[in-house]
Amino acid sequence: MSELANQMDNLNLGGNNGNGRGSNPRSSYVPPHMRGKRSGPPSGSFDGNGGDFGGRGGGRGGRGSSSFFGGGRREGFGGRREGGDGRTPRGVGRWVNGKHEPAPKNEQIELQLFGTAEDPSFQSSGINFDNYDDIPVEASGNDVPEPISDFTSPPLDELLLENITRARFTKPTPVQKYSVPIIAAGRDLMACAQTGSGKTGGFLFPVLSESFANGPAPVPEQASNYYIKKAFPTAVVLAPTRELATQIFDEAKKFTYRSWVRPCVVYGGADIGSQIKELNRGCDLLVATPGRLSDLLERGRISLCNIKYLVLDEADRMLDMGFEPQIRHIVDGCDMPNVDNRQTLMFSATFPVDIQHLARDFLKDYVFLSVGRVGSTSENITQNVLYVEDYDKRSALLDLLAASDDGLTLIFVETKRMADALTDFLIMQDLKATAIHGDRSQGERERALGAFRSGKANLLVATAVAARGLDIPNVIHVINYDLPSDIDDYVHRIGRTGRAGNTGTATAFFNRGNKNVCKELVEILTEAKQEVPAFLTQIARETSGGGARGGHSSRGNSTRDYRRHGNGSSGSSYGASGRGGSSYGRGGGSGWGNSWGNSGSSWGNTGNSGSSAASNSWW
Ligand SMILES: Nc1ncnc2c1ncn2[C@@H]1O[C@H](COP(=O)(O)OP(=O)(O)OP(=O)(O)O)[C@@H](O)[C@H]1O
Repeated sequence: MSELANQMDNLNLGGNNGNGRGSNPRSSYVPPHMRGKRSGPPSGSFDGNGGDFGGRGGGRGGRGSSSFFGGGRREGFGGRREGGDGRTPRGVGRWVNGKHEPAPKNEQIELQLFGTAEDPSFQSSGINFDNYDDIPVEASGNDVPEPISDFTSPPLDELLLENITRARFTKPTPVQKYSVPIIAAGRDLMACAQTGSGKTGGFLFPVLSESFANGPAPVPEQASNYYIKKAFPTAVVLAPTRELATQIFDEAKKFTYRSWVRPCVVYGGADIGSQIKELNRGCDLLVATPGRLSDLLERGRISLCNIKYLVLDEADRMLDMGFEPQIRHIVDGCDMPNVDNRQTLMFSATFPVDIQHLARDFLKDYVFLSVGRVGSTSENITQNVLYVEDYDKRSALLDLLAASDDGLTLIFVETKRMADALTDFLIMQDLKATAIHGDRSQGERERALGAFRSGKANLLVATAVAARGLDIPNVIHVINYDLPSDIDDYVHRIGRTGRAGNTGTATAFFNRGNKNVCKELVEILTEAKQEVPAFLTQIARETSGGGARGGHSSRGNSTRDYRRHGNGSSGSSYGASGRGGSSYGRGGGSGWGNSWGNSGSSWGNTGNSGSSAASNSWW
């Protein structure tokens, strides 16, 4: 990065370049990577609208239902037990006479699911993985169970442990250390942990471990009388985007290997008929986007009456204005067991206080877990903020790309139109770019992501649709070409790099049009021990009360379990018994210091005050 920093220092990207507007990048600007090269048209191998690279789902992005998940294989369930041809499908175990019968090992499937240690398309933990041990963890609530320190059996199921080893995970991340015993103890959980720190395993491991040990819930009597086949999952994971749902499903396939648990995924924009076919072959763990799940519930293809575990991944996003009505319909308006008869688990890297407040409706006596300061960014990510006027952004981007190391770069813009326009521009510059946003078809989105994962296109221009949860190995640089208007979105976006202990770089183009996030950006940079440019401090000083989350101008409001630090009305007796409210990790009880600000002082608005992600339409 120092080389990059030097090169950036030599650029004149600021607003102090005279009128600057006279420069037309297309006609006069020669990007550094083209200087000294022949000029001419782009290679022509990409389409002008984001390109279609390679086959569907390159690398780990490969999708679709794998053949080894065909057929049902349990006893006692009306009509769909042993595989249709009488044989148990490869890699799929059974639950027989109250016992788990894992399937025989299969090398081919193992290679497909777990790859090899040398394969770069499988994320491996990085040099800073051990630093996670130093991150302070706070768990608050009644009688919080002790964390585990290693992956062992017990408490984890033996088969799950084997799959964890196959995935080359040698020790749990902090969120996993805590979530395993908390969920095993039957508790609800709201877990906040930094991006890329293993939250998916944080819910999959305990849910699967318990499921492997306890077997399926019996399907209700009337199920076999239904005119149509219905799936009766025991766990449902809700995620905000198709890509994230698919990714969670891929992870679930790894960790359910050889077990009786059959994962399925349903999301909008894809053929519902083939999803129904998959559901009919058995579905124990369902990963879904809310819209498609509602549709399938209405069609009577899924019953939630057997749900033991409800997981909301990116929970703050799932409960903001865009998704809350759908989530309420799924949770309260269908046949899901009520809050006392299921476990509800929420995970995210950010958890604004107003959304925490809203989340109470879905939880009972929950443990609030925060790993690192909630909403903070990982110190594995080097963050740079450059002052760039809008009209200079294209030139600045090309210079930045020319100075970047090899690897994948994710470029965030605010609108779908901008995503297409910028991708087109990059392709015209002979760069290998593609785009992902909500106006592209499902096939185009999958192909774009596949091309990016495989490196066929090393630049992905994205709207916020790619901001959350996506885990793509070798993303070395995230560029906020347009800064988001909500600082939490910034946290999620830059979290696409620097994952699992790897390092990464994030660069943001800032100008006075972004002054609403200035103060919070300064806080984020300071917390993560990053350099704060003087212009940012100056503008933050000029800007008063510039928070994006209506009324909450300081991140101090959205950083901790509001039950302990706010004056909300739930008022449970936390800390009264057991270890409620203890602090763990570095510095023991003092790990959090006194820097929490005026937590939760202004309640009342349980709605979504100012979230910019109010609907999906701008994705
Ligand atoms: N215990 C572990 N050891 C090594 N690698 C791990 C471990 N747990 C998870 N990982 C890897 O870390 C990466 C990030 O994990 P994951 O996607 O679950 O993060 P996350 O916290 O959900 O991130 P985000 O907030 O962006 O959704 C993944 O590639 C995953 O395979």
